[in-house]
Amino acid sequence: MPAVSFQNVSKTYATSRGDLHALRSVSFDIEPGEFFGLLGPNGAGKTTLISILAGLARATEGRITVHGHDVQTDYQAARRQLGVVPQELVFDPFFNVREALRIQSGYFGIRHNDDWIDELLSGLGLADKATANMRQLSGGMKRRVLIAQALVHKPSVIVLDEPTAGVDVELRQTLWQFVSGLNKRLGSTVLLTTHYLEEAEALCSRIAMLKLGQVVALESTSALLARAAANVLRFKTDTALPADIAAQARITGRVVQLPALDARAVEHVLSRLREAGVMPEDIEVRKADLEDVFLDLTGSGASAIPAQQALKASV
Ligand SMILES: Nc1ncnc2c1ncn2[C@@H]1O[C@H](COP(=O)(O)OP(=O)(O)OP(=O)(O)O)[C@@H](O)[C@H]1O
Repeated sequence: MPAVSFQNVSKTYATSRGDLHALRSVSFDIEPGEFFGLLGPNGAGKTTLISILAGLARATEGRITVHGHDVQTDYQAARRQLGVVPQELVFDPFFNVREALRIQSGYFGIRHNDDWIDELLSGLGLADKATANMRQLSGGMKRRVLIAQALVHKPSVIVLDEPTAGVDVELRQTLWQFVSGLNKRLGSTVLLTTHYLEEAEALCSRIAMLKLGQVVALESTSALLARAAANVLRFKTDTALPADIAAQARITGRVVQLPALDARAVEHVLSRLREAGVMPEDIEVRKADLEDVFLDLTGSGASAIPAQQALKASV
């Protein structure tokens, strides 16, 4: 039985400008013990999908189950299996850290949870903050407490929605070490959404990519990476590119990036540039990464092309 099963999930918002289809028949399963990445550009529908999974919003159509429990009709059982780390900092200012975690355990009917609470506190770098009042904690420390709260009932499925957005490097490392440990040691299933594609590449064994509410890729991370051209040629220039080169390029300001299978492809591009009188600077060849695949599949790099350069390039 899958840990999480999304079955033809659609969500339509009625807006003043008509219906907005935030999710269109999204279907995929996450198997127990997987470290799964859900990626997509802004507005793709990731948060909507996770809100429905967590019981915070209702699907217009379709259903989601967690270890076989429907998140709508069997909410309590589904919720018991889920640990959802929210994006926003919401906390109760009246308690200290340990109290907050004990109260959260109580919500799930768990008593005598201090051994696990101690493990969470030390694993998340909060051991010396156990008696600190929530009000006194810095933003980064509050975020750690939120993560601990989400895990206090030892959920079998951990859901992390942009957990490292605006978070310092130290917390990112602590969080990944701890969550990877739970994934390996306890076999916890992890569903992660992130904008940091290098994190997804390093952590996730399988990835779904959403674009405008639809699944555009669902593959192992290694299969996704294999889709990319082996290498990327990167250089800077102020000169307009010939149209055939511009058509394949990802252009951000002065920086041009082009897929290049091998050394011959690199030579071909450089000779085309020479013929066209383009002077490339700071030339480098790097291995393609998940970001290249992501931009190819979601097309979210197109807006980065300055109008003037794109216009010149098409002449
Ligand atoms: N309550 C709402 N009412 C109307 N439209 C909404 C509502 N919530 C989300 N949307 C729209 O649904 C679409 C999907 O939004 P969602 O927040 O799920 O995307 P996302 O992939 O999480 O984006 P981001 O990476 O920016 O968080 C967007 O077009 C968004 O504007």
